Amino acid sequence: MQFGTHGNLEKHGFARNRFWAIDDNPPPFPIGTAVKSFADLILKPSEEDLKIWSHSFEFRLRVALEPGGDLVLTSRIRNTNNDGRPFSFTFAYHTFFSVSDISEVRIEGLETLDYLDNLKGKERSTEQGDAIVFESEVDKIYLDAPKKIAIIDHEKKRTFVLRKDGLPDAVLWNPWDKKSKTTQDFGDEEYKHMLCVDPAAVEKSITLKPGEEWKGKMELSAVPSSYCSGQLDPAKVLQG
Ligand SMILES: O=P(O)(O)OC[C@H]1O[C@@H](O)[C@H](O)[C@@H](O)[C@@H]1O
Repeated sequence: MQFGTHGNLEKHGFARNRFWAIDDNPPPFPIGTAVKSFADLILKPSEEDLKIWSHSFEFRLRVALEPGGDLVLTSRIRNTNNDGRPFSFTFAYHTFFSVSDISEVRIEGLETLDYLDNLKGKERSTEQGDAIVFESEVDKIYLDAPKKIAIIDHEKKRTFVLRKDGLPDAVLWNPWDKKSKTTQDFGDEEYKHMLCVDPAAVEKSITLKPGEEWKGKMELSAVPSSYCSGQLDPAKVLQG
């Protein structure tokens, strides 16, 4: 329950490194009637976790596949402290998109936004110019990003459409060549075929009082796109 180094815990917090359990009896969950395939997972703190982060919580994740193949991830985090203490956290869904070639990819939806640059000590700047393309390492947190972001893979003629809810920010990350070489579990050349666009809540942490629950959702579809430079109307991708 922490994005990157935006908090006092280990990088990206501990929830991603724990074994989650199947949640056989989750509290009622509003669900689209089309969704028939899903799994409910739950994470509660262990004694060891409580030594690192002294709060009691229930973190539920529903992983759902829609009939058309869309993936829907819904997280619910509840403060179960019984001593009246609130807690705060930051959050991100750390996606890894497979792309043909990073130099053939552009992102639409983040242009002109303010961002924090992790490569410049979280300095705040404003994105300039047209859609975002990649020519070097990037590690930025776009603030108050729209609910819909398109990742257009020119060569594969495929567009990933990412929809987010309850998650105001969006992280963009590609380590490029030098950082790939020093990153564990990451091949030297793998940066050419991947990109992270993470729905996130980073700038403003989320605070829950005991008994309160937060919900954050991301939906992902892959759609064919016949994008050729200048032919795609960004409005269609972003509003369709
Ligand atoms: O290698 P990790 O710990 O999964 O993190 C990878 C990257 O994740 C990104 O989300 C962060 O913005 C980067 O700063 C970080 O390097």
